[in-house]
Amino acid sequence: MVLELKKISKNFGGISALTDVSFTINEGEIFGLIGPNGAGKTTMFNVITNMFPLTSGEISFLGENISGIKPHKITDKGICRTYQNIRLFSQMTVLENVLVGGHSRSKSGVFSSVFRTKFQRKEESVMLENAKELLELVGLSGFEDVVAENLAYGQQRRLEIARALSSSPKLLLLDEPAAGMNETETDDLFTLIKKVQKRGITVLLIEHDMPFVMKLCDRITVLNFGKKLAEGTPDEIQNNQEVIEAYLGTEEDDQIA
Ligand SMILES: Nc1ncnc2c1ncn2[C@@H]1O[C@H](COP(=O)(O)OP(=O)(O)OP(=O)(O)O)[C@@H](O)[C@H]1O
Repeated sequence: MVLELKKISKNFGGISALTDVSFTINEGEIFGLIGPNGAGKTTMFNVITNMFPLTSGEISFLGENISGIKPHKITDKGICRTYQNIRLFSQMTVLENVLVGGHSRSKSGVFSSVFRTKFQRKEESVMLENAKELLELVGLSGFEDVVAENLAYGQQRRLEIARALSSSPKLLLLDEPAAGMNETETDDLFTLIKKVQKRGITVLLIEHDMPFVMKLCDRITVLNFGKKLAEGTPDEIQNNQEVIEAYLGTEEDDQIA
């Protein structure tokens, strides 16, 4: 088991964004978190990464209770995420964006940084190789020196994934990775996420594009008004009456069946 969420609740003042939500994610799964707008999906990402403290509950990652530990320590342990809105360093090059992500894994201390020891030079060259390999994985080889803001939208989204992967996560959280993508970009994203899974990285994603979610995910949890409504395989979810009802009357691209 990679991630275990036990009775997670999160209140914002009087608003219960999450109430007693429990689910587990197995190693190597692509796991979908879906639900109508305001259901609590992004809040779940924010509590997993401890950007917001839990109100109650417990989060275990690879058997260790990580509830309450600092966000950067959670990254060090192997959980990385992307955001609903693109958060790249828009003025930096593609390669620099990936290298910045990898630096959180750097072991060089102040001494070796100042004197550029052999160890640090070796570490830099490994990071450079790693960054280039990740750019190849996401289909951005040859774009290393392009300034990030000059990339097409779908490429920027894939660069974000490369950056998240640069700190070698065991669990990757993707917040609406297909948002705003055209059909070709969505197809490329599907292939990329499958490749990430093949590398042994577990994926938890929030997504509104239902055909995409149903094709991609091994299992899915549905949230509605901060509570877990259902959990199962894409087939089970698409045929669940409560889920169908929760989605009726939402935006067209959000329709489940
Ligand atoms: N920082 C915050 N302060 C106060 N309320 C918040 C905060 N973040 C989220 N909420 C509230 O928590 C509830 C769940 O929001 P959340 O963004 O997690 O939903 P979501 O499922 O990700 O929605 P969407 O699909 O629209 O992104 C909403 O009622 C929202 O207004």
